[in-house]
Amino acid sequence: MAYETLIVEIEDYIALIRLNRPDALNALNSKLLSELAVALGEADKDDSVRCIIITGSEKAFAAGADIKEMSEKTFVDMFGEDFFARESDAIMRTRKPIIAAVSGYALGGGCELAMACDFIIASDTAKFGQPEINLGVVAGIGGTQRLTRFVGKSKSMDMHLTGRFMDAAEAERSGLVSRVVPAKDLLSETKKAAAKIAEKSMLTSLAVKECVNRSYETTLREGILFERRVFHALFATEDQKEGMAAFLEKRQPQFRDR
Ligand SMILES: CC(C)=CC(=O)SCCNC(=O)CCNC(=O)[C@H](O)C(C)(C)COP(=O)(O)OP(=O)(O)OC[C@H]1O[C@@H](n2cnc3c(N)ncnc32)[C@H](O)[C@@H]1OP(=O)(O)O
Repeated sequence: MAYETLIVEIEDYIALIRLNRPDALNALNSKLLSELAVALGEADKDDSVRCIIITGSEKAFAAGADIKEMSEKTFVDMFGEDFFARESDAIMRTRKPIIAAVSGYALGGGCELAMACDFIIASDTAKFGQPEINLGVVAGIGGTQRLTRFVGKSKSMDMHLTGRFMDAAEAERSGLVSRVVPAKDLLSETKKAAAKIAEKSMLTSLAVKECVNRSYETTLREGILFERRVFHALFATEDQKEGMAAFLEKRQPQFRDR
């Protein structure tokens, strides 16, 4: 499909989805978010894709939801359309691993989009924030919930109540991002991480995602039981036999997603 607000490239089993609204610092409007939902759905179905990267420009991953689009909306519009619900659910429905490669601003909906990915690799120029309070609203794509789980209540309250930005070093210290790399290396380092994931059994990658995500949804006891059952189930796969045989035979595994 041809997109107006995204550039999508598929190469070496990696789908690179670049947000592309340069005039508005990649502000997330309905068009971009619905195109992103379609692109993620396509990548999830495509057998030539084993990992997905979402990125923006050097200056902005995304500077938030599109304020121009939202400014005239009423409660009836927002509630009636269930604004952003379908689109943000599409990210959560994506089963393949998604990495957010963040350079520059990741604010409001931009920060929320990055947090909805499986992990974040940030450039040393990245700035994260939930400044919706300055606009008289709260985060609407999961920010109050996800940021709190990532960085804890105190820092999350600070970010949401003051609207201040967090730089890359603070984001890494706080557990919001998994690693920080120099801006010029952001894409190459993220592609290396994606290539590592692409080498693994897709079945096991999907299982890892389900297990880790379950830790957000349930009690520790239930989560551990869920993980154990998934662990047991993977012994029904050819990839478990191959992975363990390859280790014992001192060779690289050849996974077949079976
Ligand atoms: C998910 C929910 C429910 C809510 C949200 O996400 S609300 C939005 C939260 N984000 C923000 O409040 C950030 C808004 N943007 C800024 O504060 C600044 O743009 C900046 C600090 C990120 C960058 O400032 P800078 O001076 O470098 O650039 P600008 O001239 O301000 O921006 C360039 C260009 O982009 C347009 N822009 C930026 N952000 C948005 C946005 N969120 N929505 C719509 N448009 C945006 C900005 O208006 C300007 O365009 P014009 O030159 O046409 O005015």
